[in-house]
Amino acid sequence: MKPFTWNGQPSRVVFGAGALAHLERELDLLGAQRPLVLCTPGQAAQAHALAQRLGPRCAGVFGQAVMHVPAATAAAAREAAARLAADCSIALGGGSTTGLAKAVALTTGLPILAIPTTYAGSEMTPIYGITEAGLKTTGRDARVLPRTVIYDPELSLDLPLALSVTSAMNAIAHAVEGLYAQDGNPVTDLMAEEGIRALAAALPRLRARPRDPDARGDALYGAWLCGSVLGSVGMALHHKLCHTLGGSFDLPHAEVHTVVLPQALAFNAPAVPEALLRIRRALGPGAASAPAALFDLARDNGAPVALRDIGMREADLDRAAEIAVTHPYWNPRPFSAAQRGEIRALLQRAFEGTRPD
Ligand SMILES: NC(=O)C1=CN([C@@H]2O[C@H](COP(=O)(O)OP(=O)(O)OC[C@H]3O[C@@H](n4cnc5c(N)ncnc54)[C@H](O)[C@@H]3O)[C@@H](O)[C@H]2O)C=CC1
Ligand SMILES: O=C(O)/C=C\C(=O)CC(=O)O
Repeated sequence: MKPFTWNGQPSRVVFGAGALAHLERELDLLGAQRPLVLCTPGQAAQAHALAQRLGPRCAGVFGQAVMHVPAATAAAAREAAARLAADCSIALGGGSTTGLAKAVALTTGLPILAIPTTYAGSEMTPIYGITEAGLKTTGRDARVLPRTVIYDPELSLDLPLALSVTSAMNAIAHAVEGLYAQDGNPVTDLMAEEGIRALAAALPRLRARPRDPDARGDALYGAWLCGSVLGSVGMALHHKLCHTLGGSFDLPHAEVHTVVLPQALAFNAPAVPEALLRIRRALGPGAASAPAALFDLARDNGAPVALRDIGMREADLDRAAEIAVTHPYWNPRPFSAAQRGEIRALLQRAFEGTRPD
C-alpha cells in the first residue's frame, strides 16, 4: 500500500427521509442562535417555511443565490448577515446556495448548516468559487466547509428530472476525477467507485418514478460519496474546463459537466487505465469504453451531450481553450499552452456532441 494522507471531511452528517426534523437539534449542537436562511429565488417558499418554523430564532432569509456566486451577490449576503446579526448560515438548496454560504463564511467565518436539494456535492467540500468580471476564481479553505449537513431525500422529490440527471453527472464527475487525482488514495477510490455505481443505478429508476423516495435516497447517498471525494482530493482537466465554460461563458453548471465529462475522460484515458477499469465496473456491464459509457448514460437518460445545445457559441471556443490552458490544474496528461490545440479539439468534440470511442 503506497503511503497517503487522508483529509476526509469532518462535517457532521444527518442522513435519511425526514432528517429535516432534526434541524433545531443540529442548530443547538452548533451553538447557533440566529441562523440566516439562504436560498435561490426559486426556492424562496421552502426557505420562508423553514424561517417560519424556526420563529424568532431565525435572523431572516436571503433569497438571491445564483449560479457561480457573483461577487456582488456575495457582498450583499455578507451585508445582510451582518445587519441581521446572524451567527450561522442555513444553505437550503443546491450548489449555488451552498456556494453563497461559503462566500459569506470565507470572510466572516459564519458556520454553515447545509441542506442539499441537488446532487452537486458542494456541502462536502472546502472548495469555493466566486465570479467577478467574467472570471471564476476557485479556491480551498477550511472555513467554507459546512459544519453540518442534513441530507433529506424528501427535499429532492420535486427536483426537475432533467436537473436530477445532470446534477448526478456533476457528482459522477467529482468521482471520475478523484479516481485519477494526484492525491487520490484507496479510501477515496472506494468512495468514488461506490458513488458512481449508486448514482448510475439510480438514474433509470428516477426517470421511471421521479418521486421514488428510495431512488432519491440512493442518488443522494451517491452524491454524498462523490462530494466527499471532491472534498478530499484535487480537481483536474475536467473541472478546469467546466469552471472556464461555466464562469466565463455563464453556461449552466450541471449541464456543462454532463457534456464535458466523456470528452475530458477520453482525453485522459491513455494516462489513467486503473481509473477506467473502476469507472467501467461502477457503470455496470457493457462493451462501451468508460468515456463512451458515460456519454451513453447521459444521452440515454435524456441529458444534453453537446455544448451547442446548452448555450455555447462556436465562435467562443478559441477563447475558452485559451482560458483553460492559462493557470491549468494538475492533470495526469499535461495540458498547458503547448496543448492548446488538443484542448481546442476536445472542446470542438464537446460542442458537436461526438460520442467518444
Ligand atoms: N464548491 C463545490 O464543491 C461545488 C460547487 N458547485 C457549484 O454549485 C453551482 C451549481 O449548483 P447546482 O446544484 O447544480 O444548481 P443550483 O443550486 O443552481 O440549482 C439549480 C436550480 O434548481 C433549483 N432547485 C434546486 N434544488 C431543487 C429542488 N429540490 N426542487 C426544485 N428546484 C430545485 C434551484 O432553485 C435553481 O434554480 C455552481 O455554481 C457550481 O460551481 C457545484 C458542485 C461542487
Ligand atoms: O465544478 C464543480 O462541480 C466543483 C467545484 C466548483 O464548482 C467550484 C465552485 O464552487 O464554483
